[in-house]
Amino acid sequence: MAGSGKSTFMQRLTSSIHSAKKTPYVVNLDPAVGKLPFGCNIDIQDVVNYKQVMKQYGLGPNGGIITSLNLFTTKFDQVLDLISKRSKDLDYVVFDTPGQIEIFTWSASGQIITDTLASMHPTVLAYVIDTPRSTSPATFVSNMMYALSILYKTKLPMILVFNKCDVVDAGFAKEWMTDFESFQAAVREDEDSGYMSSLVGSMGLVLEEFYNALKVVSVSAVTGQGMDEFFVAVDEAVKEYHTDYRPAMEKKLLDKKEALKKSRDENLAKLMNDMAVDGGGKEVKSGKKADEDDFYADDGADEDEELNMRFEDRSTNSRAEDESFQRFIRSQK
Ligand SMILES: Nc1nc2c(ncn2[C@@H]2O[C@H](COP(=O)(O)OP(=O)(O)OP(=O)(O)O)[C@@H](O)[C@H]2O)c(=O)[nH]1
Repeated sequence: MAGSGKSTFMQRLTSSIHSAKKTPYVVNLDPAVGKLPFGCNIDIQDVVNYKQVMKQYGLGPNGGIITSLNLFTTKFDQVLDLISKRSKDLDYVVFDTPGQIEIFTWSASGQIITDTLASMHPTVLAYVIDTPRSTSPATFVSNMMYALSILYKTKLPMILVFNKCDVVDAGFAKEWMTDFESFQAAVREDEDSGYMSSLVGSMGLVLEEFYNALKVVSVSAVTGQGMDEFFVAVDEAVKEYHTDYRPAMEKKLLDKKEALKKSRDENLAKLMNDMAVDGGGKEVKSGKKADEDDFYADDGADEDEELNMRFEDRSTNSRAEDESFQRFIRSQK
């Protein structure tokens, strides 16, 4: 959500990593952020000029962000090279995404970036929530649905970061996520939900299973409260990446490879069948085996010697081609 404290959290995150005498590497992927409140190793703003992109392509703010991200993604292999080169000295690589998170999660470039990262390194998502602005059940459920859509899209381990807990403690949220009755009671009491209360209540029920897949921490990006808890959650999420995400991704790749091989074999078999490579004559469309004469000669043509010779030539050439093609197909099997 806008103003939930993402930039402040990034600032807190990098300073906490430094305080623990560890080394972060920070990448900013928000082309429209302007001046960053935290130190940054790679900044998309150094590569693409968001305002210029908007002007040049006649785009609005969101189109400008997508196009800037697309342009940056074409250089993303260089970012990965830099990270790989430094990986021995690094403990964490932290990416800040555009504030309009849907632009990132639902754009092709956002998916390329997350998929590529997740195929190379343990990758964990932190979803920052504005706790004081989520105390109404309807806003809370909307926020959870949003997080769910990101989880569904990326299928990566996710940590829900309830920020601003110096203002409002996130205890209520944790309770709603673990005790359905308490959430239902809050929905009944909430006047804002109005006629939507039964939908909000049902949503709470649907989301129960989703909550089990999440790690929840409450932090204050301003005071630093809860950051230790956050790093414990990151370690757990990294384990989850190795036990769940990685094997699932490898299985998916294997399945894809096998499906490709199966379809190639089927096509090859079909082709072999069509060509009747089992040693007999050629298969004609009607399904009956035929001599070459069936293809190249017809009753009337028998009388035309010249034409017959031409057909014979074609027939011999064609057989030689077929044999050579069959040899090629066998060598491919
Ligand atoms: N009290 C309190 N205020 C916070 C906390 N985190 C952020 N804020 C304040 O919330 C406001 C928004 O913080 P940002 O870090 O700019 O939020 P953002 O999500 O990056 O904002 P956008 O990029 O505009 O979407 C600022 O006034 C911050 O000082 C927190 O933990 N506690």
